[in-house]
Amino acid sequence: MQHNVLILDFGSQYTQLIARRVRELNIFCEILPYNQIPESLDEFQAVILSGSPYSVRSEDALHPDLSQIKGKKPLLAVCYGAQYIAHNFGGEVAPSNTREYGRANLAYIDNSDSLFKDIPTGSQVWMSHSDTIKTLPRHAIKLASTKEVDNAAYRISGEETYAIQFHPEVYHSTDGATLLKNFLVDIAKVNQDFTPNAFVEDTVKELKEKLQDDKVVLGLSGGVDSTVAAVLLHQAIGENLHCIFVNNGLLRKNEFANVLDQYKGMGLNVKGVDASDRFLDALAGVDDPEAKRKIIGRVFVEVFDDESKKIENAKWLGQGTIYPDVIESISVKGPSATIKSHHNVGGLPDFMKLQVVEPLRMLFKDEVRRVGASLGIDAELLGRHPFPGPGLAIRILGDITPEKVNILQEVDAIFINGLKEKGLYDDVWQAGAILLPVNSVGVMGDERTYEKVVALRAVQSTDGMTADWVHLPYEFLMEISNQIINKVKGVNRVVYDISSKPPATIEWE
Ligand SMILES: Nc1ncnc2c1ncn2[C@@H]1O[C@H](COP(=O)(O)OP(=O)(O)OP(=O)(O)O)[C@@H](O)[C@H]1O
Ligand SMILES: O=c1[nH]c(=O)c2[nH+]cn([C@@H]3O[C@H](COP(=O)(O)O)[C@@H](O)[C@H]3O)c2[nH]1
Ligand SMILES: NC(=O)CC[C@H](N)C(=O)O
Ligand SMILES: [Mg+2]
Repeated sequence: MQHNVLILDFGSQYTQLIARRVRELNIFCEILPYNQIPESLDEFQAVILSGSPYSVRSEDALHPDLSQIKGKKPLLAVCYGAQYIAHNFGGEVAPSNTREYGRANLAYIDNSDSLFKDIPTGSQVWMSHSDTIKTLPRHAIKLASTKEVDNAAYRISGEETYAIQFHPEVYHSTDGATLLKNFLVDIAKVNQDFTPNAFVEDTVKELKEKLQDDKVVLGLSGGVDSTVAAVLLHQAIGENLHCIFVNNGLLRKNEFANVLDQYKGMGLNVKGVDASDRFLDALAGVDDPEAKRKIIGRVFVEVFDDESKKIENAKWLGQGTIYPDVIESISVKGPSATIKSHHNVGGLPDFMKLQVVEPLRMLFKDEVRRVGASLGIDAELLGRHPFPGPGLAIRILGDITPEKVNILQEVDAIFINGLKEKGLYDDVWQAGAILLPVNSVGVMGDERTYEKVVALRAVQSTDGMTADWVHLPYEFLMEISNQIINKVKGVNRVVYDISSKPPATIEWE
């Protein structure tokens, strides 16, 4: 996988989308913060600069050092990137009269240039900027314009430096994927060889070299990511892989037993550890979402530490961390702010002697599923909805008690089983229930009740980075709501969450 594309992040909300579009071309890519350019760029065949909320004209503008890149590697600069090159190499960027946000059409295109091969005049593009490139930089050739934006695309003559004001990564840029392909395949000559099979082959080889005869302790959750990670590691090191499935007391109804059952016959060495009390004790009385997440992360680490000490010579801790976990948890100056600290990201404390191995750290969820399929993992397991490591703790708003966990387990089971029975489960990317810290008045059998409210959430997504709420049939919602209120003691009201991500997130905490 040496055919690699570097995406420099200036904090645009769309940076991950650029990575997705590149991966969809079967090309491997990595996102790095604009100020963490590696010393050697030998492994990178092309570079893409992302957009940014900053203005190149402002004092806090982000200044990447492009000396190793511009004129030396094929470069595609998007939005802020395009403005940055104009601003720094003899052009001029100024505030535009109107803030350009939304759809526009390329009224003029220089079709003689490879970047615009197979892109028709009039092609719709997505704009999102308030600065505009007034004057092109030195040696620039204009490649496209819209009605409002004269310099919508340019290149630098004699270099493979391309710049575009619009966002090819956004779905509304109709020919965006073609443009990225033109740049990466035709201009930068990157091979399209990043396929699930190639990933498995390369990763197993790398893991073998890295781990040799070492033992690995892997946190297995029953979820897609850790299962795929386990099977990959198992192929690489066989019996040296020790999987630990922790009951944190925050799993779904009967999940501890069901998951242990599900792994029978897969050839993996799996141990179930019931640490419910440890987690629930540590969480008692804590109601702040980030504090809850941090405690759960800490107790997970303590449990893994204890377990690893029981395995002679264990050197590594394996996790099923995937790319969105990493992106949402880490923040650098400017670029993508920390949204929530995923329990499994952020490194291990010093007292732990283990090193971390995360074979899926660079993959998006749908890519993990494809890799899982190519490893021959059961389709039902791969089709499981994601379930967060902190479990029901982040779906019980406020403090956590065993009673609240019980209530939510019952509600969740009714909802999820209902989706399965009605054949809706596979149409939904993720579903769950949230216990609200609110009591509401109801009437049951002529008596006043004053009980808890639960919210149901079902979303559609490809990778969890963005999501839409699912339009579940009213009939179905009605049945589920009846069942919940009739069967689960302590709940007298059910609501349905109709928020998208962004601006909401999938989980409530
Ligand atoms: N109950 C658990 N026991 C052991 N390890 C766990 C547990 N829950 C989570 N982990 C670890 O944390 C990682 C991240 O959890 P996450 O929920 O994101 O992934 P997953 O459970 O593997 O897959 P999915 O997203 O489909 O639920 C897991 O891959 C696993 O290594
Ligand atoms: O392993 C995990 N540890 C966490 O701390 C965590 N927080 C959110 N999630 C899952 O990530 C996806 C995106 O969730 P949000 O929109 O709530 O950020 C959804 O699939 C969430 O269920 C987590 N998974
Ligand atoms: N999307 C962007 O990269 C915007 C760049 C810059 N902040 C502008 O508003 O023009
Ligand atoms: Mg999970």
